[in-house]
Formats: sequence, structure tokens, C-alpha cells
Amino acid sequence: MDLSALGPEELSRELRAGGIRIIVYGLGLVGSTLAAVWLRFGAHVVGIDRDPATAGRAAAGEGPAGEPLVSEAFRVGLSEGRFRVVPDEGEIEARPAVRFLAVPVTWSDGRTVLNYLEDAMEAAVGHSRSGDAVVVKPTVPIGTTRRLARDAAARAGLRLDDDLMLIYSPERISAGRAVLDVEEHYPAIVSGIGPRSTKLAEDLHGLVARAGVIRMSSMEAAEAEKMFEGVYRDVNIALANELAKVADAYGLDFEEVRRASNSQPYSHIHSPGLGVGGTCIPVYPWFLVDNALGRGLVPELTMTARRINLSMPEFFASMADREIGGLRGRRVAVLGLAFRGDVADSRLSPTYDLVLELLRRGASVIVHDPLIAEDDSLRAMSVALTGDLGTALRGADVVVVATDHSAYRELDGDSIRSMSGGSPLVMDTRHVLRPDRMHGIRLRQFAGHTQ
Ligand SMILES: NC(=O)C1=CN([C@@H]2O[C@H](COP(=O)(O)OP(=O)(O)OC[C@H]3O[C@@H](n4cnc5c(N)ncnc54)[C@H](O)[C@@H]3O)[C@@H](O)[C@H]2O)C=CC1
Ligand SMILES: CC(=O)N[C@@H]1[C@@H](OP(=O)(O)OP(=O)(O)OC[C@H]2O[C@@H](n3ccc(=O)[nH]c3=O)[C@H](O)[C@@H]2O)O[C@H](C(=O)O)[C@@H](O)[C@@H]1O
Repeated sequence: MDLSALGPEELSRELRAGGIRIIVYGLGLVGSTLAAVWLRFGAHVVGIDRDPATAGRAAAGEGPAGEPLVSEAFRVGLSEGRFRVVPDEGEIEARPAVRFLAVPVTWSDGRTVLNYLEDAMEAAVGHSRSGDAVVVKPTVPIGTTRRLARDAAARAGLRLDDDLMLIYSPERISAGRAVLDVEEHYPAIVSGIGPRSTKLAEDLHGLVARAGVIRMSSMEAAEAEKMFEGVYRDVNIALANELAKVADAYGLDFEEVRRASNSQPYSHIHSPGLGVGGTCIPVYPWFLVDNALGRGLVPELTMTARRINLSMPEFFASMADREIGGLRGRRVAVLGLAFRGDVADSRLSPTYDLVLELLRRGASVIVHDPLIAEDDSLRAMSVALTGDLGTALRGADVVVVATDHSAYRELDGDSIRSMSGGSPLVMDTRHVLRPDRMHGIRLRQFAGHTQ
């Protein structure tokens, strides 16, 4: 069946009847969200994940923490016999299929890590038959999709945009609202290796993206679009951190100034804080560096922004050192391990760097997080992680709010004093605490209220 020859209506009918299968490689946040979106559409979905624990959770109807719509879609799909999880495609009979690749592309030791995507591309193209489609979803350096697909298709003896449709459509989701980001919030960015792939990309994503579809002129333009989004954010967060340092030096309330500046449409000053975490924003700038250096260009602003954001944990550890008169032998409670508020994801969280800087200065550290119960990295540092505020604050000389979890907004001076048994210095790196509730507390807000 040549998927590119079907119209949206026939595509929809075949997907719902199971005549065309959706196969998702990678059941992490992105892949499980895609599986859920297509299950909610009524399609027949096969999930593949090489990690048995992840595959097991999905097969039991469990999506990532904090994504209830994913778990619900898995359970409905399982009950209706429209969802299966298998270790590889060899376990299922061949049928026309759209294969989504939702595996990680990361950065390590100065280079883009593509081996997961290479393996998934090899498997997906290898199982593809004439008329099928492969859709690449991770954020990648410009030129990656074409290069990997060309090699895999050559090995499989498939002609791209002829036998096999090849689509690049970057996922634009954020933890905690992933399904609605795909279905409601953002237009789908689509592109193909040729006109037939591009048409199919538009028809397919148009079935589920109610915010519409933006068709890009090439896969390279689509790869650049997603990477530029992330670089824009990282650079603007670095700018916010730099402006906040100046505001702090003048004893200004940065939030007040920021709101006023952003009251006109040309200013979008972001929020300052402990730094930039997650698998997206700290990583994408390095892909740009990879691409730029590859063409003899030096992306100075992008690299400087990365340096500024990476320097924030040390900036705050030094602030605590100064304000408390030396951290050696002191007990520090760090509130928040997650990379941003109200998510249970600590990947690349700046809290890890803050903990290391505090330990380096001779402090003893305990970390609190309301959503993350255990963490191998903290365990390796022999740093306790607790979900109980009383345990975290007991005997604390310094309290650092590292993550903007909404649970911390309700904290007040009396409870901090009673739980700590003293009067610790409280440093708020994310403007979470309410100064009017901090009576009797030594509060040091970054570019905010100090008492
Ligand atoms: N996490 C996020 O908020 C966003 C991530 N992205 C992009 O999507 C990519 C994936 O992100 P996540 O889903 O968070 O990653 P993840 O690490 O949570 O999940 C990836 C899954 O793929 C599995 N896997 C790896 N290689 C495989 C293979 N060959 N076959 C089958 N399964 C395989 C892993 O076992 C893992 O469970 C990221 O690298 C990023 O580029 C894009 C937007 C948002
Ligand atoms: C598709 C995609 O990659 N979307 C991105 C994703 O961002 P993500 O979930 O990684 O969170 P984020 O809101 O960008 O925050 C990343 C990191 O940056 C920090 N951060 C964020 C905004 C800000 O003004 N200041 C700041 O310090 C956060 O604390 C966090 O550590 O989701 C964001 C969203 O939609 O909220 C989106 O704006 C981002 O571009």
C-alpha cells in the first residue's frame, strides 16, 4: 500500500481499521506521547523499547510520571486490543506501517550522540516495505536525517521518496502536558525528503495536530527550526541571568523590572535562576555549535550563553558561602532536584552542579523533592534525597530553593524555623517564596527581596 497515494480521509480510515499500523521506536516521554496521541486518534499502535523496564511499564498501561493522558490512552488501547509492546518488530506480522523514531539524540564529550537514532533507523528501514513511511522525531543537527536515512535505505535497497517515504517532524513537547502540546498547543512542523514524503507528512500530522501543520521547504529547514527554538531560549535565559546579576547589584526587584520591560511587545525577558536543565535546552545549543564549526563559523553568543547558564550553580554556591560566612561544616538543605517546577524529571538538572559546588566548599547537603523519590547520581555522591520537608530542613544552616515547584510557594517563616529548629539563611534562586510570609527569616532572593 503506497501511503503517499492515500488522501487524509483514506489514511484516517486505514489507520482506524488497522490496515496501516503506527509503530513507535522509543517509549520515553516523546515516544509514549506519540503512541498515546495515535491511540487517542483510534489507530493501532505497536510500541518498541529496548529497555525492558520501560517496555514493561508501557505493556502494563503505565506512561511516564506526570503524563496521565498517556497512561489512560495506553489502558484504553490495551483493552481494545489496539496497543502492543514488543522488543522488536520480528514479533509482529508485516503490515503497511508508519514508523516513528522517538529515541534519544544527546551530546557528550564534545560530540552529538547519534547511535540510538542510527540503530532505530537501521531497524525501522530494515523492516519497511515499499509504500511505508519513517518519521524522525528527535531534535538533531542540520543534515542528520538525510544522511542517516540515505545510508539505511541504500542498505535495505529502498528508494527514498519512491519505495519509502522519509519524514522529519521535530517533537515540540514539554513534560507535564505532552499530549496536549501535540494535539492542541503547537502546530506540527513537517518536512520530507521529497514531494511525496512531504505530502504524506502534511496529511498524517494534520490528522492529530489541531493547531495545524507548518510545512517546511526541506528537512534541513525543519531540523534548524527546532534547534533554533532551543537556542533562542537558552540565550534568553542567559540574558535574564546577566540582567538579574546587575539588578541584584543595585538591590532591585528583577521581577518588577522584568514585568515592566515585558509590557511592550518587543521585550521577552526570561526568568533568571539556578540554571538550565532538561534534555532539550541545555543540549540543542551544542548541536548548533556542531553545525556552525562544521562550516567554519564560530557561534560566539550561543557558546557564551551556555557558559553563563552553566556558571549559575557556582554563582549561587559562592553567594551562600559569602552570606553565611563560610560553608565548611554547615548543613545545607537544597529544595528541588527536578530540572523545572512540578515535573518529576531531573535530567541535566542544575541542582546536581549546585550540590557538587556546596560539597566542594565543605558543606553537608540534603536534597528535597516532592516528585522524585530516588536518584542514582545523588546516591553516588552520598547525598540524601527526601520527600519530607521536616527531614530536609532539620538542623539546616542554609536552605536553597533550587526548583520552582509550586509546593514551595506556601512555605512560611514560622514553619521553616520550627522544622529547622533554628533560623537558617534562606536563598531563593527562582523567585518562588513570598517575602510577606518570611517574617523573622534571613531571606536572600536572587535579584529580589532581601531581609
Ligand atoms: N524530553 C523532552 O521534553 C523532549 C525531547 N525531545 C527530543 O526527543 C528525544 C527523546 O526524548 P525522550 O523521549 O525524553 O527520551 P527518553 O530517553 O526518555 O526515551 C527514549 C527511549 O528510547 C529507547 N530507545 C533507545 N534506542 C532505542 C532503539 N534503538 N529501539 C527502541 N527503543 C530505543 C530508550 O530505551 C528510552 O526508553 C530527545 O533526545 C530530544 O531530542 C524533543 C522535545 C521534548
Ligand atoms: C519542544 C521543546 O523543546 N520545548 C521546550 C520545552 O522546554 P523544557 O520542558 O525543557 O523546559 P523549559 O521551560 O524550556 O526549561 C528548561 C530549563 O530552563 C530553565 N528556565 C526556563 C525558562 C526561563 O525563563 N528561565 C529558566 O531558567 C528551567 O528552569 C529549566 O531548567 O518546553 C517549553 C515549554 O513549552 O514550556 C518550551 O518553551 C521549550 O522550548
